[in-house]
Amino acid sequence: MNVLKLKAVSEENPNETVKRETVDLGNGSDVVYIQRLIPSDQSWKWFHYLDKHIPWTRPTIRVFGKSFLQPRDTCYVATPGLTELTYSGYQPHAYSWDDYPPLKDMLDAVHKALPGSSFNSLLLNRYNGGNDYVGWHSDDEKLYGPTPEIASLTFGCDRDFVLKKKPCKKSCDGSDEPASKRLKKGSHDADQHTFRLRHGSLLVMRGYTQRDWIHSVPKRAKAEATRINLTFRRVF
Ligand SMILES: O=C(O)CCC(=O)C(=O)O
Ligand SMILES: [Fe+2]
Repeated sequence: MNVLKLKAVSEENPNETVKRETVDLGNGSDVVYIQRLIPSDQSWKWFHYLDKHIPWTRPTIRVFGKSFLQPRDTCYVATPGLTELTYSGYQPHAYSWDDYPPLKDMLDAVHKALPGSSFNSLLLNRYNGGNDYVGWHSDDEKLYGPTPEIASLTFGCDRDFVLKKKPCKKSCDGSDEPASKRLKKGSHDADQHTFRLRHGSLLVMRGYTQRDWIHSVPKRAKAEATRINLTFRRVF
């Protein structure tokens, strides 16, 4: 697949770096957002490849003891021999990177943007319009360790990605004020952040983001087009 485009940009403008924003969420959690990591034409090529070739499924999952059809399509890819992933009572089949070679080019592009990273698993999600969504959750499964770096690459329709601070039993800021008292004061703006995830963008959650925050991609009546999202993770 064509990753030459990425190279060409940096060769033409060796001093030009891709713009990245870091949002410090406090207490050792932060998020990095790179709005234009993958050029648009390359992103569309990858979008169409993924849409057509990935063996998408829509599994039944269990949430709070009830069975639901997951409100989006999914697929899982992992290096052989890793601990298996289970979420919401569902254990996806782990496909191999070799089954879908362009995934390795996407992985390379993400590794290049995040020096020192080494992802070995990938969860893919496809949202077929604004009724598809992912509800509030954190990716805090044990197999990712206490401070996972999770890199989220988006193709297709723009959607909002919302991060919200978990209510904590004891104050998260170290004071002894109980959560119930603090919640009565209303939540602060700093407790919620929305990122408009664009075609070709990369969002990275780091540090204690999974321990202290939840995230979602809410339903959006106006989002009609398909969105494909890839979250790269390292299983320890
Ligand atoms: O689609 C997204 O942007 C997020 C997906 C997600 O949170 C997940 O797969 O755990
Ligand atoms: Fe997630």
